[in-house]
Amino acid sequence: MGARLRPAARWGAALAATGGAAVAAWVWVRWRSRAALAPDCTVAAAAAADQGTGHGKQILVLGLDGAGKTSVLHSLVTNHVKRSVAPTEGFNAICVNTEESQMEFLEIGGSESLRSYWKMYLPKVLLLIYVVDSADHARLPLAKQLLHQLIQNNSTLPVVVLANKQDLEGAYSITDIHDALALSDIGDNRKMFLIGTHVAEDGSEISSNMKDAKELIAQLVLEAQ
Ligand SMILES: Nc1nc2c(ncn2[C@@H]2O[C@H](COP(=O)(O)OP(=O)(O)OP(=O)(O)O)[C@@H](O)[C@H]2O)c(=O)[nH]1
Ligand SMILES: [Mg+2]
Repeated sequence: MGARLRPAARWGAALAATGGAAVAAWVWVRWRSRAALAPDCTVAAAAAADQGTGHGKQILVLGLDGAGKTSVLHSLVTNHVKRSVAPTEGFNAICVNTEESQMEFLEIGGSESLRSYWKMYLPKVLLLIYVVDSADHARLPLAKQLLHQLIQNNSTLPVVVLANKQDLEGAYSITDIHDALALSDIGDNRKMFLIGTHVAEDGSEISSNMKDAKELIAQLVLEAQ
């Protein structure tokens, strides 16, 4: 484990996992509180997903089935936690209007049959959000392998790893997730962040870590445009 790690709180503090200018460049930017779902954009993003023709502003949300992609995405967009009740059968496209821009989140389901589509969308996106289930110890090696394969030919794509389900008893700490995913090997030229998240059950406001993730994503998208 590199010396760059800070001690992580139980819920997982925001963690810059790579060194260099990329980390230093992270500036705090606040999303407009009225960031809202844009239904017409949802349709456009879904169509773009179908045709493989994004506007170049898409944020790809990937990770194994059950990691919590849909739940996290919904929470990021609405500012209220809500756990998903069904697996994503294909794509899940959501647009968010912020003060500075419109962002298109595109989740592709994580089941085995859908994973072959992941790499098709990678060249068109600004940012990859990779969600892992921090308590799914058995499948972390697979999550690592898929992440490394995905980005091996793209040395500059920014990556935000969300170590989700930090609420579960057996959840790995942020430090352990960093090691299990071998994030130190992902490349020095990219911006790479690891943040611990959880989606509560009760419909309450999102946690401070989720807010951090949201602001970071907005900033990375701005920088990438
Ligand atoms: N305890 C706990 N459960 C969560 C959390 N996030 C999601 N879940 C639950 O985990 C399960 C899977 O969540 P989803 O959001 O559907 O996962 P996904 O990654 O979108 O899965 P696919 O669409 O199948 O690829 C659901 O039962 C959620 O309620 C979390 O932070 N903590
Ligand atoms: Mg899903």
